[in-house]
Amino acid sequence: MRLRVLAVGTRMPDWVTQGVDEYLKRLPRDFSVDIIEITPGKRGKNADVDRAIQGEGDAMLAKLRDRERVIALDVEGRSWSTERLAANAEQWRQEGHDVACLVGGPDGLDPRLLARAEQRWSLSALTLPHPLVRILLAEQFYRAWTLLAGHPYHR
Ligand SMILES: C[S@@+](CC[C@H](N)C(=O)[O-])C[C@H]1O[C@@H](n2cnc3c(N)ncnc32)[C@H](O)[C@@H]1O
Repeated sequence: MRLRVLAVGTRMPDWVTQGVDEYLKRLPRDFSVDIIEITPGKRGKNADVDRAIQGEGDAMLAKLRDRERVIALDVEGRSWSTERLAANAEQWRQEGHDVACLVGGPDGLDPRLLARAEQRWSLSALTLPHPLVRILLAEQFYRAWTLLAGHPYHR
């Protein structure tokens, strides 16, 4: 199984990169998570936000692989417990599925990607900044792995 996080945003501040790496470096090769950065569309005084979202959507669609399961990170999605995430990950692993989790930019995900996603996953009812979403995902994937591995980190 290959897990990928496709996330809008480049040149993250050090605290974000360090926070993400802190958890991802602990994962074994057969449960590794790759972060794929998507260049944000242009925003500004005269820039069209819809066009920016569409450009980000085009870039994400181009990166998706055939047969990859698509999970959209969406505040309005379903909330998963860590146990649910671990069970999902175990099922993906057993079925040999690769998985892409999609994180939108400042204006959210392109509706085409929300439509393409098999599931929408909410991390909380709070709207979170996208850099924090990366760190939370990294920690929760690590926590899910520790749960499956019977490691004391999850207790
Ligand atoms: C700053 S938020 C975008 C807010 C935007 N108004 C929207 O409607 O999506 C950036 C991205 O972070 C992710 N995100 C933010 N809060 C989330 C939450 N509570 N659960 C899951 N994903 C979240 C989503 O992928 C979102 O597209």
